[in-house]
Amino acid sequence: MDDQIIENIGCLLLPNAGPLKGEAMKELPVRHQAALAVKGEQVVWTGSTEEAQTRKAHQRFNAEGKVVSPGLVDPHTHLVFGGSREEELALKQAGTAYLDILKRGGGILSTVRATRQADEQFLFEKARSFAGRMAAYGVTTLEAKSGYGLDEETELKQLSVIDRLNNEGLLDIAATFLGPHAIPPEFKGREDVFLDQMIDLLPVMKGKTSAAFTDIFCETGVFTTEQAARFMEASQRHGFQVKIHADEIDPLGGTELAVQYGAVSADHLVAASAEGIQQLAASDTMAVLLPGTTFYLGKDTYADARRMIQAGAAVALATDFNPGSCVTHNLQMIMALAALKMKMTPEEIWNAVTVNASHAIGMEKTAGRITVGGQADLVLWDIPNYKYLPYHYGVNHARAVWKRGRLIWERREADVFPIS
Ligand SMILES: N=CN[C@@H](CCC(=O)O)C(=O)O
Ligand SMILES: [Zn+2]
Repeated sequence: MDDQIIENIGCLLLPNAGPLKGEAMKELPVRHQAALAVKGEQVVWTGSTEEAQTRKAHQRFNAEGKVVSPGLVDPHTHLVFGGSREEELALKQAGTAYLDILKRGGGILSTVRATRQADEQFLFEKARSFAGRMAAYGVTTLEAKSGYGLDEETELKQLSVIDRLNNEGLLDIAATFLGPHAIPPEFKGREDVFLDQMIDLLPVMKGKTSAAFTDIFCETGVFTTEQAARFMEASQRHGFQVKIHADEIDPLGGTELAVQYGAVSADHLVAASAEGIQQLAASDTMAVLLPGTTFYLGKDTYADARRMIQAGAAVALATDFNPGSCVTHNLQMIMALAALKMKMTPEEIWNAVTVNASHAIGMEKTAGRITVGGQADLVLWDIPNYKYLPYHYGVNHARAVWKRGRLIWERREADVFPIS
């Protein structure tokens, strides 16, 4: 006897095993008139709606001909932070650049002050509320970074919040230590001393948190490629896999560096060089693109997803949810931006927020695909076909979300106005 059967699925999305590189991103296997069965935390069967009639289950869920996908994976977020930065919007409107706000002690540093002041329970409740909203938008697995502490106590506080949230089990969360996210004002002119301190924290983070990844913001006025290389090398020596905020604003060569160090992902890549993209394509490093950030910063040039895919690279998409450069937890909005601004196809986009996103955070064994025996992380979408999602943008199309077989969010019946 199954616990649950979801039947009358118009289109069941069954991404191939990844990482999907280049041309392989264009393939998105689907099954029409499908059904699936869940027992405990696992998918135990997939087949046709007709075949499902012969199976018995405690509960049956009628998908009414709509779309079911794997739970979405958001592989780059800054989920845990104190305060908010709505005051900076006026500065941005007046033309002040993101890095100039940071140079004046605002931006990331403003969030650092608020996060240092906040107590852990407050941060936990705030992050949990954001995580819940992400789940309501179809996300069942995500990555979350520290990086608003820049000191031992606060970085540990953020990572402790991430670990507690992960242990609560609503969502699976991969933790990343992003100590070198900005230079604290007291270290101005002594950037290498600060970096050394962050390197000294690596064994502490390894011992006291579940962080499997480190990350660094390699950018003009923040950390140079030489400093990023030093941090990545030290991180690997302490058993971390590395990630990098690379070539977001200026083309410093962070993409090439990511490849050189075998980074699990290189993120942003708006200013990646043609050579960097070629190297990426020949590597195992996932390109994590964040079009919501480009949109929010009001830039015209987006990461060149077309060139990356054509070259043969593997691409994933993420929100970059943070209080300054992309203030949204809505991964569906990012899927729309990927279509509208980066010309990614619907098939590429779905692969980028499921199977490829899971590879970007080392969660490919449990997340990003629907397989018999695999974890039952599922989303029922109130859309007539999968191409519809990036087309109708800015709204929540999720109707029901399951994590490990448990229904964790469902749209109230009164909220559902069918669109087809
Ligand atoms: N670019 C660096 N870090 C974040 C922004 C963090 C912030 O502005 O608070 C990003 O990925 O966009
Ligand atoms: Zn980021």
